[in-house]
Amino acid sequence: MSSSSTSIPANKRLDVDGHNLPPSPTPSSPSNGKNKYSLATELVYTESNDQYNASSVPIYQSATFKGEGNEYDYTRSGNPTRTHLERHLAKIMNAHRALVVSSGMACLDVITRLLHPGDEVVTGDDLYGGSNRLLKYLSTHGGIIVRHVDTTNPDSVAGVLSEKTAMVLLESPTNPLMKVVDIPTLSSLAHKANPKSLVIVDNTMLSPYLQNPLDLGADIVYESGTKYLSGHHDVMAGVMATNSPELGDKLYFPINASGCGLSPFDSWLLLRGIKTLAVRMEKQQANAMAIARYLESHGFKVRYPGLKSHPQYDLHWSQARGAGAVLSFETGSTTISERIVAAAKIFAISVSFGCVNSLISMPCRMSHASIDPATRKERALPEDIIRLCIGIEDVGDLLDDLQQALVRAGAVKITPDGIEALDIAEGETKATRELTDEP
Ligand SMILES: Cc1ncc(COP(=O)(O)O)c(C=O)c1O
Ligand SMILES: N[C@@H](CCSC[C@H](N)C(=O)O)C(=O)O
Repeated sequence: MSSSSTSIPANKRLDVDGHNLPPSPTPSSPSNGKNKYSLATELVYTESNDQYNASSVPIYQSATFKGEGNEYDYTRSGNPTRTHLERHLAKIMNAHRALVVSSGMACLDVITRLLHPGDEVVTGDDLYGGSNRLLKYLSTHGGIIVRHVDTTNPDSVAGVLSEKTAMVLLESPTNPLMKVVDIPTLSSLAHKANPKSLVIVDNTMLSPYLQNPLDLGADIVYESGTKYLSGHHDVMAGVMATNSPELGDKLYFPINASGCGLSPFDSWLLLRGIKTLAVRMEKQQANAMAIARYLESHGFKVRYPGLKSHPQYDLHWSQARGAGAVLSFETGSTTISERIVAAAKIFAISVSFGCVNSLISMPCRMSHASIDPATRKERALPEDIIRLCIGIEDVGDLLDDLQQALVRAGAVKITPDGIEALDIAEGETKATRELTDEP
């Protein structure tokens, strides 16, 4: 394989319509000095020292390894297939070390074991329901103080940072409101308030293909490998990475001690998924952009960082290389939202995202149902919000499916001139309107 001489400069980026995007400070391939090729190429090739030159990394389906004092003795402590995956991830996440565990939540569990009673954690007012649940458990039972603030506002974050802040946990974009947070600014604020504090970024929404938080000031990045990295919803996995050898050892300890390391077979599945990450992500986000524009053009409030109307559009593109394939939108009525979700045919009603097929969900009933209704209200998480996770299908089919669902739900109507969004009159809610639910 030879390096291409005709490659586009790393910071020359075009959106799906070929328009220039602002230059990104992060090159298209993580710049750790180890990577020779662009990221799409690096994703495909892993370094192997297999004795038979196997093209696919073998699955070392063995709990034990014979001998004494060897590199591997017991799969809970280490396994060659898992090590292979971890080395590959360190390369693509621009990290000194990567570690893989049984789920994204297992990552946060391992990371929060670095905390001590009395420590403070600062995090967002919009974050994945499962992360909120674990943090709530730690604050109730583990003596940890958790402060939820609007992380899109650095002043709000600065207002709660102190020498007691041991961790700042960020999502960008957030799940499900797609808020974007300034990772470099918040990292430096956190480190200034307490040089020992750790900035943790949950990168699940973008994957290392689109964002490298370690390059932006984070101490640890993690993500649910169940999503884009694996890409087919056939494996649960979590990956975390750091550039600090000391932190790497501290994270390894609970993985070995508790036994949450990723199994050899799941490690192999993840390795296989990563090879197609670039093509999947490119197609998924191009589809997502078309769907976001379609919804916005019909008057819906769409949350997607690929749209110029996104409140942190410039910030997003200053730290990421793409907008990903998740978007959310509001209808003004939970009844209408329920009807849209039920009427969709290609979009499967399902939690999760990042896989090859498109999904539709109502976060307040599904992925974020573990956040109690009062807290959801306090944090301004709209009950009617619909989250779309876009796959690799034909975009025309996806748009047609969405349109028929919107029409059947009474959210839009077809006129001789095209599609017309039904406006909500002052004081009226769409729920009070007569619905056209004819199939
Ligand atoms: C943003 C985010 N982080 C973490 C997780 C947890 O990942 P997993 O389901 O693999 O435990 C999820 C979804 O589950 C998520 O959406
Ligand atoms: N029942 C699960 C819900 C998983 S949500 C998965 C994913 N992160 C998403 O945002 O859709 C739970 O309670 O954890």
